[in-house]
Amino acid sequence: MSKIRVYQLAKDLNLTSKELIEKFEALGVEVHNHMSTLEDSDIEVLKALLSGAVSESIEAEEDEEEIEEVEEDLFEDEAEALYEDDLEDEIIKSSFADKKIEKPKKVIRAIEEAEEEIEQQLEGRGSKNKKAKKKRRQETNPAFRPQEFSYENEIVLGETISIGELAKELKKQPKDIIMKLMNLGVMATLNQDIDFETAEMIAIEYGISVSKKLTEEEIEEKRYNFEDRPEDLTKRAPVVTVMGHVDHGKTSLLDAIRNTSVTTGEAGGITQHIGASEVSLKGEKIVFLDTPGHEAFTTLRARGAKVTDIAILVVAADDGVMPQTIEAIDHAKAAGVPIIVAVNKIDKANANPDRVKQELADRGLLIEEWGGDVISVEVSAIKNIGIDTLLEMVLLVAEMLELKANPKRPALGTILEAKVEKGRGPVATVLIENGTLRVGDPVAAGATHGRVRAMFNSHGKTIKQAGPASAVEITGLNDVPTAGDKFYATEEERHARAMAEKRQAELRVSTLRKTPHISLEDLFNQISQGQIKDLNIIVKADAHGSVEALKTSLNKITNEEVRVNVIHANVGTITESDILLASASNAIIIGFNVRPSAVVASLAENEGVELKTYRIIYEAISDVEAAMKGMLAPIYKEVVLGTLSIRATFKVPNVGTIAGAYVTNGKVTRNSQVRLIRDGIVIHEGKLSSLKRFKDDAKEVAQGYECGVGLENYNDLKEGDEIEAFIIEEVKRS
Ligand SMILES: Nc1nc2c(ncn2[C@@H]2O[C@H](COP(=O)(O)OP(=O)(O)OP(=O)(O)O)[C@@H](O)[C@H]2O)c(=O)[nH]1
Repeated sequence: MSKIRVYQLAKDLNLTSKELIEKFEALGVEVHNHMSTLEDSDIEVLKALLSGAVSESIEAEEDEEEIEEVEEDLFEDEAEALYEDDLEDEIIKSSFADKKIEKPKKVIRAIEEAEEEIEQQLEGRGSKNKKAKKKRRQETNPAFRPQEFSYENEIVLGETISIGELAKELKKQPKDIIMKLMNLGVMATLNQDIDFETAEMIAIEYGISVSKKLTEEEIEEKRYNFEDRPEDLTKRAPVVTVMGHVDHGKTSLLDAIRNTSVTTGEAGGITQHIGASEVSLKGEKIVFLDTPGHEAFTTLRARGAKVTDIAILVVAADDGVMPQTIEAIDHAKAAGVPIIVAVNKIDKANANPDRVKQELADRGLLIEEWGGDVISVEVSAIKNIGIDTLLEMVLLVAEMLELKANPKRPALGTILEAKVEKGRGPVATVLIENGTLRVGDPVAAGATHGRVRAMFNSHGKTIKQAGPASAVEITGLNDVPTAGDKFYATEEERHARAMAEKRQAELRVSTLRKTPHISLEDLFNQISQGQIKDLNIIVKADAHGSVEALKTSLNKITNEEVRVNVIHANVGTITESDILLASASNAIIIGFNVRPSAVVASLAENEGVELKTYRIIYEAISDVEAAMKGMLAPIYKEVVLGTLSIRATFKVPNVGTIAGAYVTNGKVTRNSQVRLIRDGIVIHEGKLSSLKRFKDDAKEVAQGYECGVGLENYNDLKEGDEIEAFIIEEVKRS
């Protein structure tokens, strides 16, 4: 075997000896100095590296198809270690495979050493600490780049602070702060605690910005829930839901779509039900949520998860627009999700696609042929007609939506399904909406947490990583999360645990105190605080005429601050789907001559949805109008202001009887209402017509003073009578 020395090779490669030695060292090949001799195999490795083959193979590793299978029971660190094994294997394989040479001995030794080191760590015998481990992961996993959290302002104050401390923080004299507080109507001493909001007001008075100290959990959430920088964003696949009336072919269409993808050979294997499927058309991916129907879609939305980008509305060409077609349209519209119409069953003899289009137009869904912008495709799920065109249209709409995500951040998404499986523990389907999820990542899902032990794609294939817009099944959570729960991958396990614990605490509170949605009673409040600009209403009535009458009249109600939107109106009783839509869209439900079942009523209560039923259309409309003005039939209570005793009476021409009275307790005001009491019996109730002190009109006369009073339309006043003055006050509705 011919021997070549380091300096000779360096010259050939146009490198300095030092540079070459460094490169060999990086490969794990020991080279003492420029005179050292080199093995042929080492030289081959180096040449491969320099020609770019190795770095290419690192990228190839990113391709999930190329990654070898992982044992399911891998534990966190094992998974991590294995990940690295594969990386090294890949480097070696692709460097040598085509060249048909064996792995160089020294490289093998270096790998073995690395393996030993990892094993030692696993057994707890290694000396490497956690920091080293974290560093290693950061090097191998570019997704671990959570945003570093920092406060916006230099001065950070807690929930409460004493005046003395605040003075120190703001570098002001305590007495000045006490003065400023007095101006704000707050009397406080040096050691007294004030809340953050008050402290902030004082700081603002001095022109100083302060931040509120966040809890550790709040900081964690901020670190993982940050906005992406535009330059980090890349195109992502659309997520699609199929909706439509019962038996119009939603399930058949989903099956047809999945089969198309399999037969084109782009994906293989048996489709496993994980709650979502991924299909590809011309190399472009589309994610379909497996549970068809607008209820599933709105259930997720009611839990705060907006996962669908596009809705496919299936309408059977032999049946036309039906009640659930209308519901589906309204649910998609309420969510602001674009609709693509799939006119299905066109293979049927009695298919009438034109009628479908006409009926859709009548419902305000204008397809392109009708001058609108909604795409419609004629398909047959059974005969496999038009499926590719439908998918192309999905990609087209997706392109217009410019869907983007950042694959470099830690994954975040939504739980679509979750269950416990024997031998596997909690198994959850996650829709990764952003970022990249890897085996071994610590994760939080709602109130649960853990580490991704194993991950599968929708074809049931083991994968090690998944990017944005992927539906994957994972194991490794400590418990079963709920569909709709938010999902986060974190840098460290303690971050995930903190997030889950925060969610647990929130759940404990929310089971005690449900956060209600909008109600008529609370409407004016929310309008006044600028919290609401649209009042969403769902109308359900016994007859088509009533639906239309209510819808038209309600849609007309608008004032400067708020506009009424009837987001869904249909004939029939109030259903669970209506409650979910109301919950997801912060709407109230108005029922006319319909009553909800007990189940629906209790769902409404659980979801905090207001459900009002009427038997007179006018009442429904005037209630909404009144609520918007904050004048919803208020509850009043009487407040007694004071009592007067009549000492003398005078007859004044053209005015009537005037009494000279003495305020025995409390007071009387000009706008008081009065009750005339003689011998303990109320003989008259009415308003004051005049209240005077001497000759002058008085606004109010207090206890211990005399005054002249006249009663409106009442003259039977006698010496010794008592007058009770009161006002009617509105009781704040809870
Ligand atoms: N001729 C014909 N029949 C179809 C087509 N698509 C679906 N069907 C039939 O219509 C019926 C209902 O189809 P499904 O796919 O179950 O409809 P669905 O909307 O999922 O029904 P639900 O899940 O009950 O809401 C089945 O008998 C299908 O075989 C089609 O394109 N042509």
